[in-house]
Amino acid sequence: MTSLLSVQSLAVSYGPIEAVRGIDFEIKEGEIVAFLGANGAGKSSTLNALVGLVPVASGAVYFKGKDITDWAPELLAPAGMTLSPEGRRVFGSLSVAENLRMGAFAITDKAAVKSAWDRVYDLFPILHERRDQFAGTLSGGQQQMLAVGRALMSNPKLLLLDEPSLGLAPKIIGQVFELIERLRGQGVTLAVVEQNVAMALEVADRGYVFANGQIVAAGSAADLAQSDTLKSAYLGGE
Ligand SMILES: Nc1ncnc2c1ncn2[C@@H]1O[C@H](COP(=O)(O)OP(=O)(O)OP(=O)(O)O)[C@@H](O)[C@H]1O
Repeated sequence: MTSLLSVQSLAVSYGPIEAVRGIDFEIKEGEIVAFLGANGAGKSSTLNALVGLVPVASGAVYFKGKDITDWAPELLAPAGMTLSPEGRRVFGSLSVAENLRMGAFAITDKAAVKSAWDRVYDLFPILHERRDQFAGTLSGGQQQMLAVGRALMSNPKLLLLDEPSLGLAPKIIGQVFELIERLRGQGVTLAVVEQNVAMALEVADRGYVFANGQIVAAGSAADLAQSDTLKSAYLGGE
């Protein structure tokens, strides 16, 4: 498998706070990769830096072999990488269809937008039913579907999901993980930040464990499930 994303010595800072301290990792085409670790370990900062939502302090990011360090989100989506951010962040006073349309902002061809809508509505029939409704009136689970659907509208090669199961009922969480597998079946490569470690490791091929802005363990999902480093990362021990 070839490397779709390659990250070298990535660092992210917020003023004096070093949120990510020089990490290296790669994501190969067709993989599902889990980013694990306690709150504040630097996982969201990493994803946000990859898509240009926070600045890269130092290091380099290569996507499909091209140096995309510091590219703006509006360039990265058409290039094939999108993020479904933590906390859903849908536009409550826009309709479901309008929210989705924003994810395809770079697509001007009407037929291409229509087929992107169709694909998302096929994955999430409830969004089709509610397409004219304000997004703010959707349930938490439906807003999560909408956030993922919006990220899919640009037809990404690499989809980054930040805590897709956060705040969802257990039954819905299972659907999120089924969706992740289904997307992989459609040729999407996925990186997933997840607090639900057991389920993340069930669906992922590999994982990286973050602690204090560094990657403290990496390996196959099966190996990480047995890892003491993973356990101590959640206890804040690393
Ligand atoms: N916008 C910001 N301004 C200042 N500090 C920030 C900001 N965002 C994150 N941080 C800090 O950077 C560090 C890493 O946070 P980050 O959100 O990347 O971790 P995380 O592993 O994704 O955790 P979480 O699951 O809580 O999002 C933390 O110390 C956090 O407080």
